Amino acid sequence: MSNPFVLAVPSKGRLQENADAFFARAGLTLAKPRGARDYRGTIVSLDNVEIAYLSASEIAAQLARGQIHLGITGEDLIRESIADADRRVMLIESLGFGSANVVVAVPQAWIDVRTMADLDDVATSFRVKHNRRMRVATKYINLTRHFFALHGIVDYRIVESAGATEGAPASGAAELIVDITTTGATLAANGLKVLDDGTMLRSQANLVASRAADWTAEARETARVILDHIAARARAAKYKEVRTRLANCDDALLTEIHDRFGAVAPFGGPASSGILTLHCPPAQLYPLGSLLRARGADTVSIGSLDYVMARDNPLFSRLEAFLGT
Ligand SMILES: Nc1ncnc2c1ncn2[C@@H]1O[C@H](COP(=O)(O)OP(=O)(O)OP(=O)(O)O)[C@@H](O)[C@H]1O
Ligand SMILES: O=P(O)(O)OC[C@H]1O[C@H](OP(=O)(O)OP(=O)(O)O)[C@H](O)[C@@H]1O
Ligand SMILES: [Mg+2]
Repeated sequence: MSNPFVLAVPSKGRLQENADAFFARAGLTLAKPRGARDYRGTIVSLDNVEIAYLSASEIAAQLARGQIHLGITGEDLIRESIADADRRVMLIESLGFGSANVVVAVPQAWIDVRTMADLDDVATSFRVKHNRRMRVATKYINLTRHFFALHGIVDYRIVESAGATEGAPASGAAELIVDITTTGATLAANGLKVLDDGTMLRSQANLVASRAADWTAEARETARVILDHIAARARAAKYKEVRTRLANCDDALLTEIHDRFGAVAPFGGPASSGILTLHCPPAQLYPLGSLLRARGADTVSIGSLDYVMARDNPLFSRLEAFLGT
């Protein structure tokens, strides 16, 4: 039998629960046949798929090496740990959870330092005054080098920090930090502030594909099926289903509905009964319903969609384009 298709899912930390829920919503049930402590799992109803439960940072590393086909991890870890990331992996889709920013933060006491340009001035005068370079504590070494270079800052030195980075300025281990933040509570508790133009990356959890993985025809087919589930769910989440009966509905009305509200008629114009089904973005439901009533509808019903399976699968198309043939 050929090697299994491997999909990696965060095993712990803040991405884990959301990742499990994400697959469940897509109709893919993850199972751990040998119990909760097992780090290998399966997808119920999909043969030859192995789920690898790994830490978010290990998922980024294994994607780079081609040890897994697909994985869920933070964009921050992809950008930090994979040189030439856009060539070696593809971010197929942002998943709407695990949002966090990688930021440059300095002590609040530095009241005159608000921007990266101010920081450049501080760096230069720090070196002159203390005869050593200003220290930046971080685990985002590559992102920091890139971002500081972009802002022309050269008078600094990175102090690698494995944890509790926000404590570095107070403890005297560094002058400032680069770290990830969501609510800002940890920064504030440590007397730090983010520079106005100091956000280097807006990260969130992504579904990521590895170019170096063993993409046999069978593996591609498995990816297609997985991405089909995800795309069907994603499309369903973008719309509500609107149903009504219209005596007079022509192409001009459907065009108007599309142009004004972004609503589509997935099954075409009304059936002979006059029943019309539309898919409409949630924010436009009320204006669409109002227009339909103005055009003669007595009743407009609106319901949620679980899955919408369309002929095209944009996620798989993107993957195919990335992998080539
Ligand atoms: N407030 C946040 N702080 C840190 N990471 C966050 C935050 N919000 C989202 N994330 C995302 O979660 C990823 C993993 O963070 P998390 O702390 O959950 O894992 P971890 O178990 O600490 O992983 P590791 O052991 O590899 O450090 C981050 O790289 C980032 O993409
Ligand atoms: O902006 P906030 O909402 O305060 O969140 C940011 C903090 O959360 C993370 O640490 P985590 O709790 O994951 O601990 P870790 O450093 O051990 O991973 C991160 O490293 C920050 O310290
Ligand atoms: Mg963490």
